[in-house]
Amino acid sequence: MLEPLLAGTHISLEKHSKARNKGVATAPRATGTALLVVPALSTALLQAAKGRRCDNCHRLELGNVRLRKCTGCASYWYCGRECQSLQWKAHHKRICKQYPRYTASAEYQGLSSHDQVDAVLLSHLLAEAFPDGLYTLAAGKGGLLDIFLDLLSGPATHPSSLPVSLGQQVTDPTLVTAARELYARFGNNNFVVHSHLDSYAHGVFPLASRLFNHSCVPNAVTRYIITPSEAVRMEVIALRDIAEGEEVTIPYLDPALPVETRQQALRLNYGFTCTCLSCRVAQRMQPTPPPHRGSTELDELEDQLRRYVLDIVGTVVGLRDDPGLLESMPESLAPVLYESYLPELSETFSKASHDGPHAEALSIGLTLLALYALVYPPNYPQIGMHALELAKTAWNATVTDSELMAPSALEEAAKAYLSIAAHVLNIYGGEGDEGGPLAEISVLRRML
Ligand SMILES: C[S@@+](CC[C@H](N)C(=O)[O-])C[C@H]1O[C@@H](n2cnc3c(N)ncnc32)[C@H](O)[C@@H]1O
Repeated sequence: MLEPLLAGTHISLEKHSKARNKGVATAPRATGTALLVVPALSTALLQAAKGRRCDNCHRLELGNVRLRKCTGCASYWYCGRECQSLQWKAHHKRICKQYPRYTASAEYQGLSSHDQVDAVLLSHLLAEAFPDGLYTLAAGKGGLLDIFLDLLSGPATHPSSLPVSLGQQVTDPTLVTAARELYARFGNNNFVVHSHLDSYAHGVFPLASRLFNHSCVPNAVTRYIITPSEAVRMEVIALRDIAEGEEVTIPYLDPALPVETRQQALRLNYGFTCTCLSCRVAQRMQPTPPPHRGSTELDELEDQLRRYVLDIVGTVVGLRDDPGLLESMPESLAPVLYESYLPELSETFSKASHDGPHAEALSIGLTLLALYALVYPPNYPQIGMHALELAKTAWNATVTDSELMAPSALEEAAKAYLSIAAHVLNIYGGEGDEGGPLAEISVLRRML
């Protein structure tokens, strides 16, 4: 079933001791390579994106792109006739009438916002999978529905938690069974779709779900490509060189979350205990709370962290090219892995970079960069996004806060952060809408 879809991908499906199967590279793959490119089988926009993006191809209403509302339900928006017609045939003609009533129902309103999007996604999928309302899989989807139904089901989905679906009135018992089978695979297989790393939809990508297991130190990540009148495309990008025979892994959640949060979410939503390097190190360290902000002890700890992870020469900062940093980190640094430390650092940086003082933003931001470079694998996009924020903060300081340090030193710092951002984000490449971080880097480069 999978072979034709894997042709030309350099990925094969192998046995895995705990996870049934794994996707393995059949040839060496270089950093930044797209290891898999697959269109979405089905998607549903988050509520915040409804009316702002085309429901079919996800383009934003911007410039020449104007969205038109479906006159039937007044709840789906399209950037043109082609998208409207494609989605009408795919599922909307079986959903349009019931949608307003369904989304106003107590049943739907009682769901969390995450489950509401999944309920609509299930409706799309069900309408596509069983177009006649009969329990016979639709043909012509390249076997993707079969692959979806062949996925492992998640532990969290209780059969009674099936959200009533609108495609067909789901009363036919065989169809209810089918809906349950589809829905049981949602929680641990579906993806959150993003543009510039900002979530805007949920999506079903069966082949990627079938192939890739989780690691908190993954060697690949997903990005999403929006093309007018086409289904959004997922690309799985190598974060580093991957050897022949090596398993390709992606993160199912943010690897910077505290280890206990990750472990619990992976157990509850995906049904496995993560034993990756990052989890093993964090569990071995048993982090205690760090000293309070403002104390000499915290200053010393943060200084040690920055010196351990970064190359700092004057105001010029670089990332150390050493993938073993996490594994061999000294025990004295353990408090930086404490659960509240990163969120507190990130919040303080955000506040200071917006409201000042810039000196505090630059100092905290540098510590946060060191922490990101420790807990994320090399070239992880969030490292680049944060380096870009730091470059903008240093640039703003040259304009608004010339007392802080010599403008030339601030410019030098901004250039160094920008070069980290460019390096990391060029590996990730552009995703989603036009503009975004790569465009911001070009603008800032011209100004510096
Ligand atoms: C998206 S699927 C991945 C593909 C799956 N291995 C298969 O053979 O179909 C997600 C499921 O794979 C398993 N899995 C993924 N990553 C794992 C890991 N690091 N350790 C153990 N099981 C894992 C869990 O059962 C999880 O619910």
